[in-house]
Amino acid sequence: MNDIEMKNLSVKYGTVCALKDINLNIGSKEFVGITGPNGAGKSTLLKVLLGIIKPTSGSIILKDNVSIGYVPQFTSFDKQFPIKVLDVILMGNLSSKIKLFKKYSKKDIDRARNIMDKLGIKMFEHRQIGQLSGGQLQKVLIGRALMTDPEILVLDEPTASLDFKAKIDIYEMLSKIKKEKTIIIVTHDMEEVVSYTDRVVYLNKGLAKCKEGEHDRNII
Ligand SMILES: Nc1ncnc2c1ncn2[C@@H]1O[C@H](COP(=O)(O)OP(=O)(O)OP(=O)(O)O)[C@@H](O)[C@H]1O
Repeated sequence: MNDIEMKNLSVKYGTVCALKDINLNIGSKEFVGITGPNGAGKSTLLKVLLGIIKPTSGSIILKDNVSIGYVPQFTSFDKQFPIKVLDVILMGNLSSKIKLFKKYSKKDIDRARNIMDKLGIKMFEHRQIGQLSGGQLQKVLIGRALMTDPEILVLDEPTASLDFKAKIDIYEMLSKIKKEKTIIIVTHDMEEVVSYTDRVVYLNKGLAKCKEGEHDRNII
């Protein structure tokens, strides 16, 4: 079975039809880019995937026992928060029953270090996140999402506001991760998404209405 199967999936916010009749299957270890203009429904699609909102109609089925790691936009992360890189990565381990003042286990710390090593950010282990560049912080957030070893990695515009070199660095990193995981990336980087992913899903907007009297509709 595919990792994700969406069938005739629609989402409405009141009278706004954000997604209409989306049919999309994503296979295991596929690297899929989701792109489209502002307001096309990309964030809505991510929210459905993450289980934050339910489809108004249609269905989304995830393969049994697959888990999803989510990487938010680094620009939405408070860089002034006084926390070190290693601690941010450890925070991704939701399976740990963290009690107040309880230390992380050696196993967790080893795993975090191993991830940092793989992502090329081990040298920043003790650095405060406020002292990282945007690209470095993005890698830390990817590391945090990998802590639970999810089958699927979902990234929301991971390269927004990064320069060309940092952007390519992230795509090269994702190409390596793709050997082990399914990756879904929402992005406006048309050129890179075509070069690096297996498939690009283009969400369009405003071509028709869900129903007479309603607003936008997306095509895929
Ligand atoms: N909570 C909400 N209530 C009402 N309408 C919403 C809500 N969230 C999103 N929308 C509308 O749904 C449509 C799709 O929005 P969405 O944020 O999914 O698009 P997007 O492709 O992610 O846009 P962007 O590229 O600007 O982030 C838009 O018309 C938006 O105004």
